[in-house]
Amino acid sequence: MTFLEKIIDKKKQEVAERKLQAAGKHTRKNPIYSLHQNVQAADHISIIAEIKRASPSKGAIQMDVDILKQAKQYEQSGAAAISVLTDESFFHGSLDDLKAVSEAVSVPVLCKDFMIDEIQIDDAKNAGASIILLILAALPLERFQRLYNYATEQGLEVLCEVHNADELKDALTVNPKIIGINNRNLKTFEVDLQTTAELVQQIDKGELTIISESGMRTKEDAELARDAGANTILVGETLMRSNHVESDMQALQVPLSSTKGAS
Ligand SMILES: O=P(O)(O)OC[C@@H](O)[C@@H](O)c1c[nH]c2ccccc12
Repeated sequence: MTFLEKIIDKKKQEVAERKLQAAGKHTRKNPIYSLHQNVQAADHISIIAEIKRASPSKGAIQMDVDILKQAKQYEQSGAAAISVLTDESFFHGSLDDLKAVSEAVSVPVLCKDFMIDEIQIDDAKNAGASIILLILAALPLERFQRLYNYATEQGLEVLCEVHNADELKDALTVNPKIIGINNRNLKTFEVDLQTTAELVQQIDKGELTIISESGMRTKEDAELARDAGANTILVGETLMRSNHVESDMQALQVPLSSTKGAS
């Protein structure tokens, strides 16, 4: 069994248990913000900065992080959105984390979880998310399309995450505004930054938000993503381990025109 299969098995159990409880109360306090608009307005690579205490591939990253302090630093350093891992069993996150972060910042928050059912989308929205993640590797096509439409009808943006050409083809069936190319294979955890370059070629970019996800460490990595055709990067571990979030984020926000220094 791959890790992804293990995670999805567990998620199915969690969702079944969740469905025995009452629907969530509408306690959301913050408005919905648009990542897509932030990305389109920027003249540099946009960053989705992630709150991630731990992961199955890396183990503990920063278990005792002050998430509000971290989120505010991300916002002050120009994050186009903040991603919050909400999976408890494998990533030590929670919807309470997402709610706390959403109420503390004025940028869109991405609910980073393994979504398989509408009830998770309701809960994410209720907790303050502006964006949800749908992972093509984790969903049959028809379910992906249904969840995409459901989330969009709720006014949320959807990050459609792909890792290979077949998943990309499936993602494009919904005409998504936001595509994430995960450089990490969720079945083997191998990271290859070239994944972005290989897949971007197959997208008619237009006004899309194209995110290169995972394994971003340096300015050179951000430049590689930009030169491949991405306009956004999603960065977790590097920022969680950083002692100077602000300068690290500044370095990663490379100008979008590859003719550096021009104009
Ligand atoms: O910590 P990194 O290598 O910067 O990666 C961040 C992000 O891309 C990664 O957390 C991620 C991408 N897609 C996911 C799906 C589920 C859980 C986690 C992820």
